Amino acid sequence: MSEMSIHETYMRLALENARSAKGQTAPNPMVGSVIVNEGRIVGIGAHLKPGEPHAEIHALRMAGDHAKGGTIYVTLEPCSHHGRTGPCAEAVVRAGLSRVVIAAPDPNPLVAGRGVKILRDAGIEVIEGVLREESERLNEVFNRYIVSKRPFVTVKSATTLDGKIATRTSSSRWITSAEAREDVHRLRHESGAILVGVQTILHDDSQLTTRLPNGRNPLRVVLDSTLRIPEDARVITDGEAPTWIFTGSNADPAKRERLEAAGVRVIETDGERVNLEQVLDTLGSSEISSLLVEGGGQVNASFVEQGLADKLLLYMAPKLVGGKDAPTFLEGLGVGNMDEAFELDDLRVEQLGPDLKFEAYFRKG
Ligand SMILES: Nc1c(/N=C/[C@@H](O)[C@H](O)[C@H](O)COP(=O)(O)O)[nH]c(=O)[nH]c1=O
Repeated sequence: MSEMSIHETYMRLALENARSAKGQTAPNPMVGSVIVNEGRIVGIGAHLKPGEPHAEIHALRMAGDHAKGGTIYVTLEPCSHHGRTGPCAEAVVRAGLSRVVIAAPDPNPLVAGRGVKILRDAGIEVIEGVLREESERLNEVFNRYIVSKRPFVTVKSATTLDGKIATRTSSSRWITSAEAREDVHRLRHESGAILVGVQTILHDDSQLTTRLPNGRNPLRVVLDSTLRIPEDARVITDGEAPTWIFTGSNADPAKRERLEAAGVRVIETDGERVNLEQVLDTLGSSEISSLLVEGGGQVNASFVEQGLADKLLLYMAPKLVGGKDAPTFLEGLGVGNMDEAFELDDLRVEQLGPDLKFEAYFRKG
């Protein structure tokens, strides 16, 4: 077995540990670490929650004296700054490791490379870039958020094979299978916030909660420029999760007061329509690093046409409903020429029961 493939074997284990905490480290990245000494794993760790120890610290605690002279694998460059916990690079030096293998550099421009410098200045061998792609894809949310301070936006829709989200009479239950819908609930569990337009609330009285054992409910966000939302909507009355409503300058002040009295946070953005950039800035400043848009066709189109969508998740059922009046998952004005189409990269397809799950990234710029 080559030296590099041994490093990849242990880095894969570190990545599995990082991934195990998906959904609970936000707004921090997911990080995993493995310490190996004389061919034996002596310590394993994962970052589990913001403010708690980083992955390397958990692994070092488990390894104790066995760390000395060993190799530590970590999926993200050890931190060099005094965040909510002490710098990991210094802890690695103190523990007497002789080699550090890193998957991805820290995407935070303020600290990129500093951790590596501390290690190399202490005479420790540093190998970088082992399974870098996998580590950066795992932390696509953090990598975007730490630079833009806005949440990573995933537009999710469930459609028939002819792209409809409901029939012409608005019937939509169910398009996709229980397996696909469960996959969506795992996505909700991992998301900081979930966003719909008021039209979806009017049509489905959506709960927008995560129905999974030990499921975590994301913050619920509704775009409602004139506060049309029914005051008995479940997102207002069920107390299952906080609900924020973003509205426009024409919203009825009396209704706004009643909604706020019901525990809903109402945020007015500039202009009659809801300003999506201000929505993202507000969420980002509240440390929401990932936003799941389950829009409805109009809301999805707003995010896509304004270039604010990062990722598309499309669940397609092997069904056809037809009908020129049946709503699609991307309404709005649409582009005029095919060469203006919104291009997607890195398309991945997988089968979930009878349905197909498409995952792709919006090309920016
Ligand atoms: N109709 C379907 C969906 N429908 C998605 C939205 O239209 C629903 O309002 C929203 O998921 C309801 O939220 P809830 O009350 O929390 O379940 N989404 C899916 O994945 N498959 C479908 O077949």
